[in-house]
Amino acid sequence: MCQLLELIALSLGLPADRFNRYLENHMNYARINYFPICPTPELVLGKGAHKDHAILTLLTTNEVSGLELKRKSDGEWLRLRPIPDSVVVIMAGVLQVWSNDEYECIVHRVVVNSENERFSMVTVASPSYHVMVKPIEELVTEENPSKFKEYKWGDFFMSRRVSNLDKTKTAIQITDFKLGEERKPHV
Ligand SMILES: O=C(O)CCC(=O)C(=O)O
Ligand SMILES: [Fe+2]
Repeated sequence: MCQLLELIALSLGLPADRFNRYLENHMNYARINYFPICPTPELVLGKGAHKDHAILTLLTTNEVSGLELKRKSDGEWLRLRPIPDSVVVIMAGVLQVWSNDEYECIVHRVVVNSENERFSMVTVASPSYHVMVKPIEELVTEENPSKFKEYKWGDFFMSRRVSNLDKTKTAIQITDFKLGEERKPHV
């Protein structure tokens, strides 16, 4: 996780350790999702459309497909083919804000199927609780002004914890901190 963050910092033209200051006593957590076999997969979703909100999500599965990514240009859902022994890396909301929209977190969902059960293990890196999340100063210029208001990660996290993912229309999301934009319904 730390090495990935170093590479991402370098890709933005920042020193490799630029994000370290936001990670003191920070929290990584893991979650295991179980998607049972479903006799009517066309009627249900394993996990509805959403964006991840922390820094990075690392995802491994039992190599049963199901993860779909929403292509921004036309809104089409694209199914990710599982690659054995690989890890899927999802850039999440905090990275979108830190990079001032250079990176964008992708809308994704999980579909189920009638043949195979599916497991996924998700490891999430979050900033330290007290961190105020805002675009990295070096990436903000007169030509590229800050696109987000700052927010405290801990408050954001707690607010999402108490909302149910199935009711994300009301849950807080990073676009709520986008400057010059009205609050839009989720995704
Ligand atoms: O199971 C998957 O492939 C993705 C799960 C997911 O998006 C999540 O837990 O946030
Ligand atoms: Fe996700």
